[in-house]
Amino acid sequence: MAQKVPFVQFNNDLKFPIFGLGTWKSPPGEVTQAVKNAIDAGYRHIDCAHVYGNETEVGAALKEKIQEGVVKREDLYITSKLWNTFHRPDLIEPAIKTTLCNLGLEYLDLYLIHWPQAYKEDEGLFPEKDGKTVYSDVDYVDTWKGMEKLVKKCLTKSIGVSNFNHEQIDRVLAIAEIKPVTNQVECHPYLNQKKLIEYCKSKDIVITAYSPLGSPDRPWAKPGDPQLMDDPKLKEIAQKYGKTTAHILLRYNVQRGLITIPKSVTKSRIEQNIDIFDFELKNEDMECIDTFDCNGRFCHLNWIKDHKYYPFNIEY
Ligand SMILES: NC(=O)C1=CN([C@@H]2O[C@H](COP(=O)(O)OP(=O)(O)OC[C@H]3O[C@@H](n4cnc5c(N)ncnc54)[C@H](OP(=O)(O)O)[C@@H]3O)[C@@H](O)[C@H]2O)C=CC1
Ligand SMILES: CC(=O)C(C)=O
Repeated sequence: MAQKVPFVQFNNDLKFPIFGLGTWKSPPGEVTQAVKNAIDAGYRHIDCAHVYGNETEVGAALKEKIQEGVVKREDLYITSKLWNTFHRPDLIEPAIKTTLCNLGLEYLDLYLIHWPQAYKEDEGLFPEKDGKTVYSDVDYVDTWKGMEKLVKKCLTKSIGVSNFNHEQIDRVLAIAEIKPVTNQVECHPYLNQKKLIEYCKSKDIVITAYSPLGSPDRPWAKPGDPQLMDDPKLKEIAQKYGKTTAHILLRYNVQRGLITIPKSVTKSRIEQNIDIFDFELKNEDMECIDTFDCNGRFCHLNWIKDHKYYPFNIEY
């Protein structure tokens, strides 16, 4: 049976499902079926990005489910993200139009600046020289002004940021006519983002938690790296509740009021992951999980840490 997912309210009064499906690394040949399975299971929020290289295949699933009458467009909440090579103001509208065309949609529900740091334009998605990413010095504050135009043109309902630290959000807020509704960042027990969450809450910005299961399939994972889902302390808590470790990880984020977007292309896991709205973690267990924080960032992109806008060189 399809699960019902609660909504959060954004600072622009629009509502958004607190739970969605991630699509990074979902192979184009598998993502259409994954999104269809997700919609059948009750997912209405799909997290996409141009750089994931699979928006056309995600769009095929949306089209099919709308045509079948399973959902209407207005029941779906689709996020995409502006990639780092398109930060220059004249490239922003063409970028969202490419994404809309790939997804087969007339508007997005949410469009995010994917990262604060820009890369050199016009040389592919990952411009490189001598094995090193080539940067652009476009300031994300100028990019934000371009994002606001997309709302005015009804190309997206809401706009937000991703991977921004609190100083970068402050700079955006200082010039914003339209405030970011969310900051999408990595968040799970090893990196619980307590300070960034408090800061964003004080500005009425909701956190979206990515890699909530520890992103075991990230391309730069090495043998011997910590595996969040294998943590014995989390396994023990899961056993106590008669749930899986994935359930505990996802419930932990949702219970903190964070929008949470696990990725899976496996039908049984897609169904399992959304099944977290019929139990609550006790306060003592939430507090115990809080203590697992160890600044354990899986998606660090530390090979670009010399970029002037690399976000993770300060505490939060
Ligand atoms: N804004 C940004 O910069 C970023 C955004 N994101 C977004 O967040 C989403 C989620 O993060 P992601 O890094 O993909 O990683 P997740 O933490 O969601 O982990 C995904 C992995 O966990 C596996 N998995 C899923 N469910 C279960 C389960 N119940 N039991 C065991 N294994 C499971 C998946 O396998 P399988 O698919 O084989 O089932 C996959 O290998 C991304 O897909 C993307 O949409 C992520 C990183 C950065
Ligand atoms: C997964 C993702 O969104 C990255 C690495 O930018």
